Amino acid sequence: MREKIVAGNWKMNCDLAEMEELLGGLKNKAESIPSDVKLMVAPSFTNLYPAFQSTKETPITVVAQNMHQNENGAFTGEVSPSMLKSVGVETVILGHSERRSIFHESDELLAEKVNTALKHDMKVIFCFGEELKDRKADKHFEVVKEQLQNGLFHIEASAWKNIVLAYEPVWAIGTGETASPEQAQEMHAEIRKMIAEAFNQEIADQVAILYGGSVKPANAKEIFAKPDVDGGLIGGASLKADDFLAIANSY
Ligand SMILES: O=C(CO)COP(=O)(O)O
Repeated sequence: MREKIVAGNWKMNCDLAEMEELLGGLKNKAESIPSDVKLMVAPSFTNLYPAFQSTKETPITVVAQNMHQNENGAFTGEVSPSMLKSVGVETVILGHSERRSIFHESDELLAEKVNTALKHDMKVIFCFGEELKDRKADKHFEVVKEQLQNGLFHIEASAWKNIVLAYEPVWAIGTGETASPEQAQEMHAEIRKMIAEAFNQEIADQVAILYGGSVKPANAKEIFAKPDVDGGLIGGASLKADDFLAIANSY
């Protein structure tokens, strides 16, 4: 049985008070979520510690949106894996398309970040996905394969237990345009094939693959119903407790 995960990527939203309010709304009703669905939230760095403290007795897992590839040192403005772990954070999102495009994070850099996270025994939610021009040119499988091969497929087979994948087509992020459930299923099945070829079928069958890009209460059910979709990475709709819970309850 694969893990089912519904994760909220809060991006650069919510000051401390706003986050406490959002978390309050989630904590009140978190018990209503099916027990086999793991609920995760990714607040900003400044909110990680209060979020961790406030969710200790709840089923909510707090994860980071990014981290630096080095352990410590002269890297002004950056946050290391041990800093994350020291405030209770054991999972990190790496390779989000906004990190790739706005902050120029390359596959090579992401490969380093993945190594550092695994070395620290952290879980990684590894994001990737094609741009609209790639899909229009019918290159979406190729682009995704390259992102996976260059950023992730160098890991040891035994490290896959710490990996969750998040397929987020760039053209569907924050645009209101969702990949159809069929498009998500088609890509997720293809990703499993890529993993089976590069590693083995067992790993391919075990890894959770989340879909991200304009998931909302109105479309979550259809997307989550697809056999190779194991949950979602939710942006905008995770900023409202009721919407986020409705998505988590769509399983
Ligand atoms: O980027 C996303 C999650 O990481 C998706 O964002 P939206 O749900 O706002 O499209």
